[in-house]
Amino acid sequence: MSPAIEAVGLTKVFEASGGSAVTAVNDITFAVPADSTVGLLGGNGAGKTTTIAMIVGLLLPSSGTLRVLGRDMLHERHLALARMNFSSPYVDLPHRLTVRENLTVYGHLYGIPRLPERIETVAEDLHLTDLLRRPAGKLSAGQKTRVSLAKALLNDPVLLLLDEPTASLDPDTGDWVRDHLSRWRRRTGATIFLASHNMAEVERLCDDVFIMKGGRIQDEGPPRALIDRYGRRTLEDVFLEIARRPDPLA
Ligand SMILES: Nc1ncnc2c1ncn2[C@@H]1O[C@H](COP(=O)(O)OP(=O)(O)OP(=O)(O)O)[C@@H](O)[C@H]1O
Repeated sequence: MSPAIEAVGLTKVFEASGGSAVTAVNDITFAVPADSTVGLLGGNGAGKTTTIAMIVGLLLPSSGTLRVLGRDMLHERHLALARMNFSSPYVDLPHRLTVRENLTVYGHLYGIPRLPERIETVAEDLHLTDLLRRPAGKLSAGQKTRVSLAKALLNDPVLLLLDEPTASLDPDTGDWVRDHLSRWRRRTGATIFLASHNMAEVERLCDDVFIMKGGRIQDEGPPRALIDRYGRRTLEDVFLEIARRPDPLA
């Protein structure tokens, strides 16, 4: 089975006015196997969101190649996009539309058959039925996160990208969402690629992690193997060691 995501030499440079430039992602090469959950860790500004934005086609790489679900993202992006989806607390849903209207708009974009029934099912799965008639702008941060997840699951994606999937959720709801995602992934055989600052979440959900710093991948491996290799107790300890040591790649 070919990997769900293959990046070779992937780089993103943001050019700023006045000639200065920020290299947000610096020549990274990685593969995310199909039918797995892989985590992207890194401190603020490490390049996680930029990496995900390139994978979902929101940003064009400055250089390097990117294949997603076997498709070259420069030339065949539309073929991959139909089979993937994305959830992020940083992308706001139209405020005045109700939750149902929002899901309907996105459902039409994906050409989902029998859309009203599909919306009911996804809303039930994510315990959102009571919120369907509410304007999206009037929801709490945690409720918006669950609606964004519902939007991301509408088309039953083969590849699901998540940026901070449980950032604004209370511990109980966060735990429930992690469980839901785990069960969904096992049932469908989909691939999840997620960026998170929640180390316990990553340890629990991910088969493999990439740790980024300064736009580069500093280390990678299954959480348990990383913890053992660094002689630490938790993934958080590993993360802190990498975050605080001088950057060997700089
Ligand atoms: N549109 C942009 N223009 C210029 N610089 C940008 C832009 N977007 C991101 N950057 C810069 O690129 C670098 C990586 O940012 P990115 O948002 O990918 O980091 P991140 O790992 O997701 O961080 P966080 O955990 O804080 O969300 C940062 O230095 C950021 O300031």
